[in-house]
Amino acid sequence: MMENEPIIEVRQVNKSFGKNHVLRDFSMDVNQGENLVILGKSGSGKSVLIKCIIRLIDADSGSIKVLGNEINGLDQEPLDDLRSKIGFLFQSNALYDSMTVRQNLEFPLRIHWTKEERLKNGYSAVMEALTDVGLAHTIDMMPSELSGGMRKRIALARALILRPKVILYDEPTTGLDPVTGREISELMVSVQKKYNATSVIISHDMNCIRITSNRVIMLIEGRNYADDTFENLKKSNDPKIKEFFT
Ligand SMILES: Nc1ncnc2c1ncn2[C@@H]1O[C@H](COP(=O)(O)OP(=O)(O)OP(=O)(O)O)[C@@H](O)[C@H]1O
Repeated sequence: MMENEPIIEVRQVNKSFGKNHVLRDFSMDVNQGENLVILGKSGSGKSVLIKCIIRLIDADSGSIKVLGNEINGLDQEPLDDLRSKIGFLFQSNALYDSMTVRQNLEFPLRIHWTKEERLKNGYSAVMEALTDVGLAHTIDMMPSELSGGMRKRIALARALILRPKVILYDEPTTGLDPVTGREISELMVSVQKKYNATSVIISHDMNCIRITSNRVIMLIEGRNYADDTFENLKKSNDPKIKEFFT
């Protein structure tokens, strides 16, 4: 990867489902160390975009480079290797209810580490990730014993365990009360600082966006409609932008 090259480079991406043309020549750059928020209405294609970035779905055309790799056409092995450098925090959390917190956090290690590595460093990796989210004491608990906000933090710890260079957040504060949402947003900022990670955050929670974003891209009608700081977008007179801030 070249120095100063964007961590994620999306160029002219199109994606349709039948007649539903979701992404239209969508382009964006995500730079090292920034928290970029993608803001758009429900159904505008934010999740589709994130899924294209990790190739959970294939774009119809265009180019997507992640950490210097063109992901379209990448074989399974290099794709798996690339995915191990990306942490995901999806809306559903998807903690395994029948596993303890520790087993949930060990799950990515089972896929990406050897048995020897796990035996040697697994416990300290789990403890450090749990400490990062302030929940070291829950290590032997079951997800059902935790509140929604705690489960979200455990899911974040699991996303952090492989020390990802990139973290993708899909509506990280949805379903949380405002105070807990704020705590999660602040945690996202401290994680960014500690690991110098690069994040892409899908959100329509204005508090979360204000707290976490270094930059906001507005996804409107499938395009990168506006790209600016939260404060500047808030001052915009463009009706399509304004409606998000009123
Ligand atoms: N696998 C799929 N098959 C068919 N259509 C899909 C598929 N995934 C997404 N879509 C369609 O693509 C459009 C964008 O969906 P997407 O989930 O990206 O929206 P979003 O911006 O993330 O919305 P929300 O904020 O509600 O999560 C929607 O019209 C959706 O119905």
